[in-house]
Amino acid sequence: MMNNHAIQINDTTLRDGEQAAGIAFTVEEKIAIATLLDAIGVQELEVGIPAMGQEEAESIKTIANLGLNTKLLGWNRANLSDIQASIDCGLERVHISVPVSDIQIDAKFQGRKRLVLDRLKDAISFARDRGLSVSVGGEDSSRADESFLLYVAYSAQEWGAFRFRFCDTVGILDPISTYNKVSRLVSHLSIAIEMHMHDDFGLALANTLAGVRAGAVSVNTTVNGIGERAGNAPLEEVVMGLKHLHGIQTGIDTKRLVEMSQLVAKATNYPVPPWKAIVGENTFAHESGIHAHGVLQNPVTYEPFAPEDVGWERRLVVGKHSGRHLLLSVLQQHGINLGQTEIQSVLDAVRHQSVQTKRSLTVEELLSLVPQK
Ligand SMILES: CC(=O)SCCNC(=O)CCNC(=O)[C@H](O)C(C)(C)COP(=O)(O)OP(=O)(O)OC[C@H]1O[C@@H](n2cnc3c(N)ncnc32)[C@H](O)[C@@H]1OP(=O)(O)O
Ligand SMILES: O=C(O)CCC(=O)C(=O)O
Repeated sequence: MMNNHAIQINDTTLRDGEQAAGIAFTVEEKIAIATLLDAIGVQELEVGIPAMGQEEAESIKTIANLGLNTKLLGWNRANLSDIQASIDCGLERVHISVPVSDIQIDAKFQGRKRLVLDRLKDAISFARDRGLSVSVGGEDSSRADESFLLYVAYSAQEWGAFRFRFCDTVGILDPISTYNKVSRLVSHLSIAIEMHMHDDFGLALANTLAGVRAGAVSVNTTVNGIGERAGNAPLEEVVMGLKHLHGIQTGIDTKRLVEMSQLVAKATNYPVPPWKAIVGENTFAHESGIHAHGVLQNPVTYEPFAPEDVGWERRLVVGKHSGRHLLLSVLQQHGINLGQTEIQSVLDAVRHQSVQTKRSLTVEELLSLVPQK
């Protein structure tokens, strides 16, 4: 266990989350998502990209006028016009992103690193002169030359940024490489480091936690992990991972995480897979005989934490892999007591029906398999 220290969540469901191919929120959905994120205690929201145009800017303005407790941040390129668009939305915090890897700088700035730095300096100074708080992001930090990355981050600090975002833009790090790279930044900088991890190899959560271990104090998340390509570190996984694996409280009301997930799933039109960590509907469902037997004795046997902790309920499901103890328990709840031979024949019938229907059975279906006396 680590010592408790404050980790703040900067949720980017409304920015990187919405960048997922095929996702587009209405302004009403954005308001509902921002309002619930605020209500559950998320400390900061990246609400969008004001430079996208009038309609997007109007929706950001609307969120800025809601009077939420959470801090709001607009995402910007290192362009003065992008930052002016953020100011026009009423935002007091801006995030300014610059590419830092050779791959990205070649594609966007024709390899001119000096130009990247000049544009960043001008953008920070434009924003600071107008009283804005500035966070800086190193796009593709994970593939950047480490000395150049440190130089950019250090320069951002010197020019007045309050935070540097370490981005694993294409999700190619593992926890050990993340730890090493983030430790280096933390040891050389006095400003906060923020993690922004993508899930291309399924390691966004692991890498986020590794970054926190290395000293990062702010974390980007998206609800259900939505976002570019394979998505981002999921809010629900980061919050519960910090809480249960590292003993770090985030101040977020975990009991509303399932509600949060369901709101975003509806707005995206993409259902959450049943086996999705923390918020999938199977996360507290037990069908297998050995598991159900254990859970009936003590839920801790097969649950890492109580379902109520995230707003779920435990479900005992009768299906192909069930055993006698589970069936006896369900039947007893309906006033039916069977002997060993009878329960075995019901179990055989359950297995057969489950294979035929390719699903678990409802309680009514189970009851219909009980021999009439
Ligand atoms: C890793 C990330 O997720 S970064 C965030 C990515 N998010 C998005 O792209 C979603 C929203 N984007 C948009 O709506 C549009 O791309 C806009 C409004 C930002 C820009 O639109 P357009 O003017 O049509 O440009 P387009 O998207 O085709 O190209 C991007 C331009 O930004 C430049 N650019 C890219 N990153 C940066 C940066 N960090 N700082 C400055 N300029 C940048 C590119 O070089 C290119 O410049 P060019 O037009 O001079 O060639
Ligand atoms: O904020 C930045 O600098 C870029 C963020 C991002 O979306 C990414 O790198 O994947």
